[in-house]
Amino acid sequence: MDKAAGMSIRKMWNYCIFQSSRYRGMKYIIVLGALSAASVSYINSFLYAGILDLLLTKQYSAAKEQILILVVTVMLVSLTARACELMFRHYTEPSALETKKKTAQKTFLMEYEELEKEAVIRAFQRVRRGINGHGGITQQLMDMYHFFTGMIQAVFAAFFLGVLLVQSDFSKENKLLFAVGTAFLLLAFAAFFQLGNLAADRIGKLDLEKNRANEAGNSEGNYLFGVSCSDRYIKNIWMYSMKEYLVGKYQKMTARIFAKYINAERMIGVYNGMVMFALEILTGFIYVYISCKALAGSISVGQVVMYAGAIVTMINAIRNMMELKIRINYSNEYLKTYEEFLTRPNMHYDGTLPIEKRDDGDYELEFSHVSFRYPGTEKDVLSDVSLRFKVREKLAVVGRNGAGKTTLIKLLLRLYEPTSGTITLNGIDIGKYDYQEYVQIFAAVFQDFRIYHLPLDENLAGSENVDAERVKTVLEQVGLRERVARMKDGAHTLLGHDIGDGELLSGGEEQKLAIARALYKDAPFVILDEPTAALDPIAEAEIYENFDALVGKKTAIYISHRMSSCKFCDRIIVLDSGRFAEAGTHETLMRQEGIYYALYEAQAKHYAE
Ligand SMILES: Nc1ncnc2c1ncn2[C@@H]1O[C@H](COP(=O)(O)OP(=O)(O)OP(=O)(O)O)[C@@H](O)[C@H]1O
Repeated sequence: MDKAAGMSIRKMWNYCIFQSSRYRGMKYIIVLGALSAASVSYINSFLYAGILDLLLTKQYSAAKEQILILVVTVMLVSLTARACELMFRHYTEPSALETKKKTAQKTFLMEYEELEKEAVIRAFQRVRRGINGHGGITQQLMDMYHFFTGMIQAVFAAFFLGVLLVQSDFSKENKLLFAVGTAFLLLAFAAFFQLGNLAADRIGKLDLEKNRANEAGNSEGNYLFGVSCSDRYIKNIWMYSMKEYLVGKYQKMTARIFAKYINAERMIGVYNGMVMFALEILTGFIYVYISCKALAGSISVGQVVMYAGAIVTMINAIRNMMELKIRINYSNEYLKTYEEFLTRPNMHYDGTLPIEKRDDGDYELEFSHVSFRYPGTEKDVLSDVSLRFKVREKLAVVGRNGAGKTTLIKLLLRLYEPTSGTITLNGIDIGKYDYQEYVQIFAAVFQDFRIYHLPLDENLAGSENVDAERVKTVLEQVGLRERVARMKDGAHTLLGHDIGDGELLSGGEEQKLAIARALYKDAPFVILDEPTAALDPIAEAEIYENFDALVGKKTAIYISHRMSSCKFCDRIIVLDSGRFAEAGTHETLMRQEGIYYALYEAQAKHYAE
């Protein structure tokens, strides 16, 4: 086997076998299973040869004994092989689950900015494909198991052929002939392995090319397929008659990939054919060699049968190993990404300080000369922003699209680090706090909030431990109590269709639920980024009217394009192209007739008209 294949197998071993400490004993199962599976046919050939020789020399009672030994040995070894394979198969499923679990856990440890990068999104897709694709981890592990068996079978075959070569009981006349024949056989073996190596190398490279082409196609293909089959897109596709467009795109993509793919496949076929042809020639030569040895009386009839059996086993083992090696290399391409993914840096700016627990919610946050630009971009999204969040204040942040409002929140929640300047909590840089503790003081309703297709109450609690009373209170506060009471399992009703026949909520109901989730958390800071965009005017008015009651004594940061809804806030700040432009109450800002005034008037005039 070439070096690359050896590496691949070793990596596969590392990725899959030793992932879970609970399964460390599995390596002994693999070795025992592979040894017994590989040896069974040789044991059969070996003992059968002896029996044949005994029968030919009419030693019937010895032959009977040998037959008994053959039956018992083959049965025991076969049973061992089967038991080991079953035990290994039993292990593959938990190993696949372990891989998924580690991948999911890793995403929780990485920096948020990493998760938004195209390269990471791509890596994540490849990891998912590696875990699920090509028969999944389960099949990949079985391939590896059978590859080990093949390797041991090949080693046994080499041993048998070695014995065949050194068995010599020749007369003087044919000694030279057999010496030449043996040398030729050894040369033929060396040439075959050279050719096999070369072909395996080429096939490996072609396979890689094929995988890359496949991968690019898979990303596009999966996306187009996902869009075409998703209930979230189908309305738009029908409405804008996009069926032909999407199918056409899919066809073009498959034609492009297929052209690359088929070329590589053709060449792989040529190399495989060459190796198989060489193998057939070599096999034929070994048969001739065995026959000559038999004719020269150097080996018995039984041994002819034994060697012939060994050759058949060897040919099958080599064929299987070649096929498995190609499949393993294919899987490894993805598993390599999995390893790279797991070794990606974790959040590097996590501090260790605990957050002081305060019943009075007296936490003070301050931005001092904060500037920020997204990684890999040229322009600051926030420039020199200084801002203090006063305790229990209701603060509105307004500004045009792209002004940097959401980015401000992302920095506050430590999803990104400021490029310059500092953000402090009670005078200490927020980066110094333990992240898990830090996020406990915030409850946020994001602009792109997500409701999980899980039970409603667990959506609110973020856990299976639900406080039923608190669920009731927050549902009442956001006006969802009656709607939930009508659901078949009340607050514990499953939502959505992704994992079962759950209840479907309207966009506005989902948004109310997202607000309820923030209230359930009962954190000292509430952040609401466009929290009422999907609500009907009455529901929206109710939320605003109850805002004080909803938010209570908490500090609230509120982002909205509905200018009238900012009126109830204690202070409004205006961001303009990432800069802190204006600050004040609704009345003072209106008097200034600046950006806020312009935004407000632009919206209000349609109502006035
Ligand atoms: N992950 C990102 N990478 C690069 N640029 C980004 C990223 N996220 C946002 N931006 C850019 O940063 C700018 C500010 O975006 P942000 O979402 O903070 O604006 P916003 O004021 O909340 O806008 P809107 O009112 O439309 O929600 C935009 O120009 C946006 O394109």
